[in-house]
Amino acid sequence: MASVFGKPRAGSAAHSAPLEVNLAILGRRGAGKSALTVKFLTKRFISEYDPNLEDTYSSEETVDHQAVHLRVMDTADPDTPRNCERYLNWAHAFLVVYSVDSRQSFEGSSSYLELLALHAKETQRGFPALLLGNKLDMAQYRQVTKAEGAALAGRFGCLFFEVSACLDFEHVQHVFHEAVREARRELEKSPLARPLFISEERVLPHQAPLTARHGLASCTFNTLSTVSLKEMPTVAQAKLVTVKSSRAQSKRKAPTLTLLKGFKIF
Ligand SMILES: Nc1nc2c(ncn2[C@@H]2O[C@H](COP(=O)(O)OP(=O)(O)OP(=O)(O)O)[C@@H](O)[C@H]2O)c(=O)[nH]1
Repeated sequence: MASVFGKPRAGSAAHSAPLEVNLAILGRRGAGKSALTVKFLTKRFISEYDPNLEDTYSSEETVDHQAVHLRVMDTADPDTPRNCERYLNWAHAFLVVYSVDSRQSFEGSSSYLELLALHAKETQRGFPALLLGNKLDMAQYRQVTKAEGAALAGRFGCLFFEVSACLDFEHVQHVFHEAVREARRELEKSPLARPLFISEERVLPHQAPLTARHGLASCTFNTLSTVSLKEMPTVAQAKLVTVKSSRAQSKRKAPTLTLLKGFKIF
């Protein structure tokens, strides 16, 4: 591993800038993108929230002894990939989520992997993606076998995990950290490869929408060299609100619980 991403030398870690990694969570509605994101950020399973919320959260992580400033975009495409360049041009790596109890969501994840493969081809860059079969706790209602998930991941050359947002935190954390490792490997290959900008949605006259060319419903696609760029908005770090659970309220010195805005406690 190159020194820039390797284990920090003694005494250097405290002063070196953290690695910046942007991670986008993609998938059909209801696959569990938000639940996984919130599990990772808060160690909690949250069952309800506004499905139209799309937010980017940031978290300071340590991965393989290296400080990482991780930004997680919990996307909210209505049904199919839409206005994709907001994440295609932003993320260093992608988590593509389906639910093991939904064949429809599995088919949706395939569309996202195709989209990423096309984007990689068009930009001639690698875009690490991890395929996640979520809701493993619902395995008795499986509509997608583990072998099918592994086969789809194999077809696109990505890592594959089955997880559950309501089971152990460590497994969910491991998956997010694997995504960081994949992004780091890609950044090592070409440190300047990822743009720091988000593009505005715009279909260029000389470039047909990706969807029109490849059958994806409504995702327009531009490469960095052709879009009008605007600086990436500051990542919202003030998404945390403090609430008190009934358990916390019942104890005299109970700690308050910090939850993400827009989410209700399970
Ligand atoms: N049993 C179980 N339910 C889950 C799990 N993950 C999410 N859910 C539930 O599945 C539903 C959808 O989860 P969300 O996290 O809202 O899914 P999403 O992909 O973010 O959906 P959109 O925001 O609509 O795109 C919610 O009712 C969650 O409580 C899981 O691992 N196990």
